[in-house]
Amino acid sequence: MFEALNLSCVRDERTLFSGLSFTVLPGEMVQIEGRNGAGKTSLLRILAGLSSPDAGEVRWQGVNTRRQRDVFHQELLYLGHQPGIKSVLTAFENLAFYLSVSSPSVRGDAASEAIYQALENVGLLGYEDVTVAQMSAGQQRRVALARLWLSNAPLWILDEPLTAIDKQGVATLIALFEQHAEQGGMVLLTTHQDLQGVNRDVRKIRLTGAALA
Ligand SMILES: Nc1ncnc2c1ncn2[C@@H]1O[C@H](COP(=O)(O)OP(=O)(O)OP(=O)(O)O)[C@@H](O)[C@H]1O
Repeated sequence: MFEALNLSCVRDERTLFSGLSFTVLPGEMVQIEGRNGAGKTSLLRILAGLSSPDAGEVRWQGVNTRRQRDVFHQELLYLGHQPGIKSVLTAFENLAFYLSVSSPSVRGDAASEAIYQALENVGLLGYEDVTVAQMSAGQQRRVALARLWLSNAPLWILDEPLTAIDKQGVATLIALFEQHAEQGGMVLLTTHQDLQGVNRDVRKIRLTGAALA
């Protein structure tokens, strides 16, 4: 179980949200909504432990995430606005690095196979040896997204994962989110797009620029 308890966030003397509480259970998909500047990215960064709230706390399995950073980060996959991949490495090397940290027991041929499959899923087969610096913005985003297929983290926090992704790619990703939730995972995401074709309930939490909506 993932919990936000009484979270407040103030930026430039403006309260983005206060008293924000919610719980995410295994199998749930939650969409954070709000206009540009409402505080969605700020909220996701707080939830992922990348910044601190002005009040309140975030709990993973009942324990404040600040008190169990290593455990929490092992259970979390966070994808932010920036691809969060190393531009001097190739697509393959980036994913191999991610896999070695997230699933150290997957090695050798099994690891290579999983990485090629992930690259295929994001339409980047044939680009495995291209350094990320040489890729387009959309391709870089796809390398970052390929980590979703390699992840065994139950909690996914995804900031605008569908941005710069074409229609077919969006459908593939939505199917993956659903599959993750179906298998007991949790997906918390922001997107300005409609989550079309989703066959399960998506709970919406709206940031209105004031208190909890
Ligand atoms: N580190 C920071 N220092 C000061 N102000 C910040 C900081 N981070 C965000 N802000 C401000 O907080 C507000 C909310 O930003 P945030 O990126 O969380 O919004 P958002 O809902 O994700 O917007 P968008 O839909 O445009 O991505 C903005 O006015 C932004 O300028």
